Amino acid sequence: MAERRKRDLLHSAVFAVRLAWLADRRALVHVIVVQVLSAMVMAGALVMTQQVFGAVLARGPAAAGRSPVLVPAVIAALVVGAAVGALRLSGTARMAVLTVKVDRLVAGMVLEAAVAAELPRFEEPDFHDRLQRAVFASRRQPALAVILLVTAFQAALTVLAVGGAFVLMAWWLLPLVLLSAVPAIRAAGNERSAHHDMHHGLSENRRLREYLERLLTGRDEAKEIRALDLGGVLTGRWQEQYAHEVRATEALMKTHARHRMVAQATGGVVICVLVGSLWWLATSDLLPLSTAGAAVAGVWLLSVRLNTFAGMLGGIGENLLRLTDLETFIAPTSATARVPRQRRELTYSQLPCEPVALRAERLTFTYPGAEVPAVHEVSLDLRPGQVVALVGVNGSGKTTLAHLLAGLYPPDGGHLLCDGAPVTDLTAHRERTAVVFQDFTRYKLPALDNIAFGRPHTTDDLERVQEAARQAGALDFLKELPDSLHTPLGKEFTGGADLSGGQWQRLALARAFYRDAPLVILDEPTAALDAHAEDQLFAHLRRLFTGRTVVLISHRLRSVRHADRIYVLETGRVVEQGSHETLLRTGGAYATLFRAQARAYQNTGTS
Ligand SMILES: Nc1ncnc2c1ncn2[C@@H]1O[C@H](COP(=O)(O)OP(=O)(O)OP(=O)(O)O)[C@@H](O)[C@H]1O
Repeated sequence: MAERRKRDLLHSAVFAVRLAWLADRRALVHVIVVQVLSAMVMAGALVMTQQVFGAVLARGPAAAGRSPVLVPAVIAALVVGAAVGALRLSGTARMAVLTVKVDRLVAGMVLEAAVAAELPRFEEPDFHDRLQRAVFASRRQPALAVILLVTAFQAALTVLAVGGAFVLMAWWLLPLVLLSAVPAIRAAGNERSAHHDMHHGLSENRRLREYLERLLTGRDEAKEIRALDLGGVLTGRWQEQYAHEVRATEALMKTHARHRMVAQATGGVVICVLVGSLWWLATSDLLPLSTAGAAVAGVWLLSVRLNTFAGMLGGIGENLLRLTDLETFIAPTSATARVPRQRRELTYSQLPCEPVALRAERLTFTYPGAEVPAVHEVSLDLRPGQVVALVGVNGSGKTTLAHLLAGLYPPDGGHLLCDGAPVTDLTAHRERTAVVFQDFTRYKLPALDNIAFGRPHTTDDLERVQEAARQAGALDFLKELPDSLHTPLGKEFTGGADLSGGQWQRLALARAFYRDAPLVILDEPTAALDAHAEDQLFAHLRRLFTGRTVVLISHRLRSVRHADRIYVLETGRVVEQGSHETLLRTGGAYATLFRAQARAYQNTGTS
């Protein structure tokens, strides 16, 4: 385990350097050169100090002030000091830019990996834990890793440089100073592992806390939270989650503080013994005074650096282990992330436009973690240009089936055939599909984007956007907005406006029209529309989607009666199918549901 962690650490260190290299190789080289030069100067200065002291003291205290080497040595020290200062400043500036670039690179990689994940992954808590850890690790962690590694590199160079100088003065000092840092380094190692384990254990807890934060601060949730007076309850839960993290951190910190104190005391004793020995050697004439003076300065310099290094080591280790979380998450896309993806700009004439024939053969799908399939051996047939309806009670599997037909989930069993050919490439299948989801997304972006996102890789076409808005019955109200179609649809943004539920639904429909795909899937597309608008849409459905194959899901059976074929689902299986008339004549589940709804309408009309 410890061996594997060490390998992971090394691997992550290489990964961090690779990230910095990818983000800005010139800045990285600059920073490294600055560190190397600074260390070389430091070693040179130490040796020079010893030489100058030696030369000055050799002439005796009276002649020391008139020594011919003193003045040039002081001038040389000043010049070198100024040069190192300037170098350090330029290094710090490059480092600041480098860290921002590393942040951007890594955050982009995490977003790419999240977007590339297939939909079923979002059903897995473990995926969300990994995503949360990767997002957490992407925020300043890689940049911090670069900073820490550079500082560690600097410390290592100092050790080398001062160590080299010790070889010239009194070589035996080096192992002893290094020994003084061993307890602190060991304590840091334990700290690192404990921190990383705590961090992993808190993943789900943090996700819940972040979710509660979104609930408490989101505009969309604000009304219901106030109406139900839920604020206090949710804040209380948020406090509970945080208290859990605080308790875990407190316990860990207590242990760390104990270990660190012991380590520092042990290291301090070794340094005291060293300085005492140097004093004794110098006063006993066993070591020249100049060497002893320079050695004390070197011991002090080295022990300060080593202690800083050891103190940082826990941080570096923990930080690098977080990079492991990051790397595992982005691994599949990291190779492609380096090269920005080619944006495929299509024109409308390049889009697939012929209506497709779609056939499902014994499709089966079980949600991850579920015990029974949500869709069980469902077969259906959609001829080109037909309108097919899926009906059934809540939870009967309509939406899941629609997702399978749209290529959003790969089936666990059975086949999907498009124009007779098995659908193997789900991405390509999604390209020829337009879906209006039951819980469609309200993009708090300009109205124009809300529609043009229907076909994001085509060149924006205002005329087509307006045409799609017109088909969905959205153009009139969009033109009334303060900045027409350019108005941001979120009151959180300057100049933003909001829409009614039905108007948002029309925008979702406009997106589907704009997508202009040969297969259209509409999952409750009129749930938020008024009765008149709903009738209008269904009455004109065929005309609006001329030349498209349409799958329609609706609970309002009055709206689906004109479909070419109706499939009735129950607990994930097709239990009836046929036209409206056939199904009524059969007198099964559909007929029962339809008559119940019709009676409800009549009763409402007469009551
Ligand atoms: N993400 C999910 N993870 C696990 N089970 C799910 C998930 N989504 C739906 N289910 C389950 O799958 C079954 C079918 O759900 P589905 O949403 O497909 O039904 P539906 O017919 O569209 O329902 P409704 O009419 O309420 O929209 C239900 O038992 C439901 O609880």
